[in-house]
Amino acid sequence: MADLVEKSKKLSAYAAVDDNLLSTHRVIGIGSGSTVVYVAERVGQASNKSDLVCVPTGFQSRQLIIDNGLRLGSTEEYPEIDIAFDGADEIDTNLGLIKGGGACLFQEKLVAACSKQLVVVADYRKDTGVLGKGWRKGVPIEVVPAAYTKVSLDLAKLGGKPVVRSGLPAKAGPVVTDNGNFIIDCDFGEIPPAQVAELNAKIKALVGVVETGLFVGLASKAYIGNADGTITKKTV
Ligand SMILES: O=C(CO)[C@H](O)[C@H](O)COP(=O)(O)O
Repeated sequence: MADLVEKSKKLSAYAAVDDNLLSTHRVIGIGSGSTVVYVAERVGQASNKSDLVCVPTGFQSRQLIIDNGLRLGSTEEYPEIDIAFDGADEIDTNLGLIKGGGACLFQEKLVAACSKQLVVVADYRKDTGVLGKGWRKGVPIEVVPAAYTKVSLDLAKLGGKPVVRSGLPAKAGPVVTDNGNFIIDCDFGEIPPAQVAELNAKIKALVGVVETGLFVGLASKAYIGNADGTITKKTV
């Protein structure tokens, strides 16, 4: 099973890069997570890799870029990115996403918002069609530390079940993001695709929220690696 999942991740990542990385592209966004490891590997094998600048979505992503001999850039230098590749925790029928399982959602959304296109890479477990159906840990929400109790109350009023993400067993106390903030995972049950944008807007409006892990209208393509070795390609 674990081997099958790993093969599916590699399959989706390699196919996504092979189909979408064009010789005209210069600035590439590289996301976070275990599937993106294969994206960075494949981009690192490109014949024109020395022409490329790669913009990371966090510490892990930065290391992937360096380890694959690629040139690092930042959104500060490159606010216009040709194409970004990133993983997802769950994908719905509109290519709405839950992201932030790795606590990198703010920089992931920043890079996605800077990119002309966002291509999602994922194994078959993520493609459930409805957010909150397979990913039962809740929507990751990055909050300013001083605001976590206030935002937790606000989220409960919106019908969610908020839990501050713990750093245990590696760290006592909350997970601290690459931006020095906390993550609240908030379970809203299944979120129908047509209601994701509205819920995202309500959470985003709460004072203390930096960003939500609901990605709406950002992904244009998804490559799903299937257990039988095939790839499902989705576009919106
Ligand atoms: O959003 C993310 C990190 O914040 C990741 O992209 C998401 O968790 C998917 O990771 P993986 O490819 O390991 O399943």
